[in-house]
Amino acid sequence: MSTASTTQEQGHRPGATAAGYPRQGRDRELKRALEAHWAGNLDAVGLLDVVAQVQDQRFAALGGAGLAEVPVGDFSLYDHVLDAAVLLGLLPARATREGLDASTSEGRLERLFTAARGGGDTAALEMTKWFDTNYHHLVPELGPGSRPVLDPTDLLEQLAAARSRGLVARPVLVGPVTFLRLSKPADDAPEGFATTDLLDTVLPVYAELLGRLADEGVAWVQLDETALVTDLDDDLADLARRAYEHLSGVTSRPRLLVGGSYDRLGDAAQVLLDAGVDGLAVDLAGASRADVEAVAGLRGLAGKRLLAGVVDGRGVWRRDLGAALDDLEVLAASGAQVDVAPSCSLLHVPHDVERETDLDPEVRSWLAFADQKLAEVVTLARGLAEGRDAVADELRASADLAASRAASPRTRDAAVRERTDAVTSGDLARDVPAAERRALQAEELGLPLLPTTTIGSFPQTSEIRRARAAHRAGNLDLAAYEAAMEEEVRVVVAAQEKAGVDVLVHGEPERDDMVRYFADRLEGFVTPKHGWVQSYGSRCVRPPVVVGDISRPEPMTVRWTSFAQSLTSAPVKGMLTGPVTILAWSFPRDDEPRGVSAMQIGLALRDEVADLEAAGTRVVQVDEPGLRELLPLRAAGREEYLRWAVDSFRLSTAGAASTTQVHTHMCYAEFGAVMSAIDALDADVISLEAARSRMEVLDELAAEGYDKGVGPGVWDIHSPRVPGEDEVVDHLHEALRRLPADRLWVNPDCGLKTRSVDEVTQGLAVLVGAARRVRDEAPAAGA
Ligand SMILES: CN1c2c(nc(N)[nH]c2=O)NC[C@@H]1CNc1ccc(C(=O)N[C@@H](CCC(=O)N[C@@H](CCC(=O)N[C@@H](CCC(=O)O)C(=O)O)C(=O)O)C(=O)O)cc1
Ligand SMILES: N[C@@H](CCS)C(=O)O
Ligand SMILES: [Zn+2]
Repeated sequence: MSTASTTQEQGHRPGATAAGYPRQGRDRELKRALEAHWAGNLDAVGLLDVVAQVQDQRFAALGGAGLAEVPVGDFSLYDHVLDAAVLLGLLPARATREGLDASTSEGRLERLFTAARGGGDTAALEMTKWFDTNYHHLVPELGPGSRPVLDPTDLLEQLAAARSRGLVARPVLVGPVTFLRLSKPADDAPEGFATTDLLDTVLPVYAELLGRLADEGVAWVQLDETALVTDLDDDLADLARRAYEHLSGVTSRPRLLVGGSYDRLGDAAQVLLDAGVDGLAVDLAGASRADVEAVAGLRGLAGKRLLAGVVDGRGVWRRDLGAALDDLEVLAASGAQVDVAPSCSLLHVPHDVERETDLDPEVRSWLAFADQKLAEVVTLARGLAEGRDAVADELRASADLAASRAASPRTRDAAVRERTDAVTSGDLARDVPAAERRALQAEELGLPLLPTTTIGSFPQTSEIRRARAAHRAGNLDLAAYEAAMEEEVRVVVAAQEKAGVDVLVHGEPERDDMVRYFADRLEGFVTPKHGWVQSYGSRCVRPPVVVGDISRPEPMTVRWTSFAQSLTSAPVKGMLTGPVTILAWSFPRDDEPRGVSAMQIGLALRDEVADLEAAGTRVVQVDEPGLRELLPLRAAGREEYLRWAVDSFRLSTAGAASTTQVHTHMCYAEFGAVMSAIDALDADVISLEAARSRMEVLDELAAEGYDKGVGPGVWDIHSPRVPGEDEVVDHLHEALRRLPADRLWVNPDCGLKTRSVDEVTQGLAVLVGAARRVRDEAPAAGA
């Protein structure tokens, strides 16, 4: 039976849609407007004007691509989890100052941004990673007394905006289970309270929302339950069952499409179907035929809607459309009403690869950003609805591109392969164990007890950014640009010497981004010029793309570290970004496992470490803030991931002489799940974010038997507030209760690039002053 006749019999014509689209505007108009608004240079009316323009752009792209249904509710001024808290009336009370009028758009904006960013004495909501992506969401705070109240104002506005353009709109919202799972107990919540205790409290509000949307004539609503894309335990399955039995039972409602992204739904899919949902949205990016058949074989799928995410929504490679159609036909044969979509919101990819005119045309032809992905799902839906002949040209072009990429010499470098194949376990181990290295390094470096250092970056001032922009635009030649950066290094070194810091850094002024800087200097990467994606709020990054095998044509950092070292007799740390983080913050290739690229980067960094040593560097830091981020959502893939993550780090650092002190640094993470891997990295010193968690991370390290140097952050650099010396001394005392003095380092939580010069001057003085005070009392404290 042909696919076309199957679909006709069911009376369903496959269509294309998406769960979300980039939000910042093609030229980051929203980012600029938000930042102008926060700086007091654009009023609420001006901001909302830009918002309307960005909405226009988005609907033009979504509708113009030929989607049968466009998402609404995915667009956000700051973050979609925060928006869900607004929708449910669950913002913390502190976000609403006395007298604020939440019925006006000015009042709503002020409340939203207070929750997101804090202000005055009001603390912002915490921010954390959105699953295993490089997007960060805000964390709602809930307690047993939380009383949700529906506030659909923003959603209904988006719905009206889409409809006014003649588009069929499907609200895409965070589902109740995921919302509660991603929230945290408010500070005053009693011990034992779990946010999921509120399921029965929030479900009536979701039900009310469904009723409201039904009144508006909305046909379908999509609830995103990505929290279910983990190992499904009984509690989680029970939450999903209760939630969707309740919502399916609502009498007046649109039809319910429920799904999750970034991996397979697994057993949760059956739970949802059994609970009575009308459709499933499944992420099939990189799915095997067995994965596809597992979906097709779900009990009760026939007749239900199946949004098949067969185009990778967070990667940047063109899909092999023929192979995708094979999968779609298997799914359609199940009797499900199949529609086609990217596997997740397109929030994670840039807008349009056609703008990348600086990229080699061959490489560009292999890439697909948001707009190209929309075209792919539209083609696939047509192919499924009308048969392959209807899209024969597209299928042929897609097959040709896949073949050209597979055969391209760009993707494979025999010399690199030979080197990685020759790596032995000996290459992954330092010459002598950590305890012996400690003694050798103490002698080499002659540092005081409780040495002070920073994490690497110093303020990226507007002068630095302007100089770089001028250089890129061709208005400042390389020599003048480098001279300006050297001047900055002089200032940074002088500031550290004046403060009395023990291990200095050069400040990283020459780096636009700690990953992109390296990708720009490594073979095997391309760095799209317009490839911005949202990281959090208004902040964006331009992830590099791994195109082929990776190698280092020449030293990448040595000139800067050597220059800084030439200015001082104190040791200057060489600063490198580690292989896992370079990969975590890049778009990986899809024709090789990530571990292959990681080992290649490991070798490139190993050469860099050797060159730094040859130039006289005695301390090298290899940052790995991305280590936790790539940990697979499901336990099954974790062991293999941690093996290559640890091996690639060790490959980059283990060639260092025993006298060379290797540091690593991590932040943004709950370290618990990767503690044993952190130990296995075998770095001599690790600096970790800890200031806000009262040094608890040291307990986790101790539990792992960690016996190397540790610098728990004693200065929360995410806040403009510089801690007082007493506060830092308290942190150090707290640390010394868990760690002997000869293993404790004194440093901030992370780099100083987002802080002002004044804050850094003050902070360094505090850091050094506190370290000196505790040093004087150290024999007692360390005992
Ligand atoms: C630490 N994090 C990082 C992640 N991923 C990375 N690849 N890099 C990271 O550092 N993931 C996890 C976290 C996420 N956190 C952040 C924190 C802060 C930002 C941020 O501030 N981003 C900046 C852009 C930074 C940048 O690339 N700067 C460029 C300038 C680019 C630019 O905007 N140029 C202007 C012209 C310049 C001018 O006139 O001023 C232009 O093109 O229009 C540089 O320094 O050269 C942001 O503004 O959003 C991101 C993630
Ligand atoms: N060396 C980097 C690490 C950030 S995680 C910095 O200091 O900015
Ligand atoms: Zn950091």
